[in-house]
Amino acid sequence: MARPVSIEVWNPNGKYRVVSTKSMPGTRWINLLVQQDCRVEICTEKKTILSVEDIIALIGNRCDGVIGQLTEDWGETLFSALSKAGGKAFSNMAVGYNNVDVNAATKYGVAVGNTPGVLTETTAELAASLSLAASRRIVEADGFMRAGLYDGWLPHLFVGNLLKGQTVGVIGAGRIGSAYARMMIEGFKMNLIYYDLYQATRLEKFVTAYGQFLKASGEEPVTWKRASSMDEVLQVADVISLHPILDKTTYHLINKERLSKMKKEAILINCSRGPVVDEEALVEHLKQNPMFRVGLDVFEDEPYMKPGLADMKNAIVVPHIASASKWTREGMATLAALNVLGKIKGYPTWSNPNQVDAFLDENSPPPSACPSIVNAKQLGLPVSKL
Ligand SMILES: NC(=O)C1=CN([C@@H]2O[C@H](COP(=O)(O)OP(=O)(O)OC[C@H]3O[C@@H](n4cnc5c(N)ncnc54)[C@H](O)[C@@H]3O)[C@@H](O)[C@H]2O)C=CC1
Ligand SMILES: O=C(O)C(=O)CO
Repeated sequence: MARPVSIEVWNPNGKYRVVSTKSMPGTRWINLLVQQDCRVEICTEKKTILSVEDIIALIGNRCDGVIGQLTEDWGETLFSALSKAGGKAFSNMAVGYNNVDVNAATKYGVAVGNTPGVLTETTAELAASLSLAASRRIVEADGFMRAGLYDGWLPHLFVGNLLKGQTVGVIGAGRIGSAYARMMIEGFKMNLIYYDLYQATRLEKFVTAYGQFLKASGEEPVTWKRASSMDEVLQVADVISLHPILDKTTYHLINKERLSKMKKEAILINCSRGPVVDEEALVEHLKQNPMFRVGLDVFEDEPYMKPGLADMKNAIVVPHIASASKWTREGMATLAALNVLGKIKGYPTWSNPNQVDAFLDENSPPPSACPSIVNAKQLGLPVSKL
């Protein structure tokens, strides 16, 4: 028998039982569920990452839907348990869902939600922060000050790279990659080269228009190029930021061979998923190329770092905080809860999961729809006409 897992309960007499595997920021998500007759159970276990067994215990014998986290392994075992308990809905509190076996969920008739859009700008801002911190060696310089080593201005002290006029390379120019590109282009007047399976038309139009604006103001215009291969981006760009989804096509996209194609003084940023980079090869590359710098929000074996990474002065490492702004995290919780609620209530799916603002407006009730269900088509769910 599974051991009991500690929980906190809201609206004990609610008709539908919804479980959240973690406490999530804000209260709007709880209020929305409670107002719609849900009993909400929030896991209060101290351990950070729940095991499959812990989650099975939380699901119990009757459960209508679960809100889960990107650290959890949502595969055959959990979807089978959820389906047996009568559950029809699961939502990750994340846009990425590489921790979810969507085919298994579909097999058991469970809808899988995610939370796009609300974290686009916040995540892009962290990628931009890491780009700046790496180019201007901010973390190294901060450590130097705190160690009491500063004894006066020197011409060579912590000299870094100027971004203006350099080339920013984006791999995966979707929502976050495009938002990051705009920040670096508009903020620092960098030129763009990008690689994606699809054309980023809106981004291209933005760079063209911004280039024309700069030219009309007597400044050097910015330029863009859609690369025909990823290697072209690696060879040309001074700062490269990774924003693809994680799947079998992007696993170890950056490996030893590809690292060797980058400029010796390039900067690599990863705010996507750790396994997109072969982290062992990266540590070796950082050792061999002291002027190469990296900014990492995600790690191959999270929460661990590969041996040697923590010792590298040319690496900046932060603990998967790219989406960690209050507005975004509360919004993610709201979207995840509304995905689960919408499926329980039999609502249709929202027609444009890239445009979810209507669900986030605190001053008006959310639309009667599921904001984003990734297997909606496979499950034959109707699309909202709102
Ligand atoms: N570090 C963090 O806290 C966060 C990480 N993420 C990660 O960022 C990812 C992207 O999020 P969004 O921009 O919202 O998704 P998105 O779906 O809008 O963008 C992903 C882009 O990657 C492209 N892509 C897919 N396979 C590719 C390949 N083999 N080569 C090049 N491009 C490829 C797609 O065509 C798409 O344009 C998420 O899946 C998630 O894993 C997202 C939010 C926060
Ligand atoms: O939404 C995601 O995919 C995350 O990584 C959360 O920050």
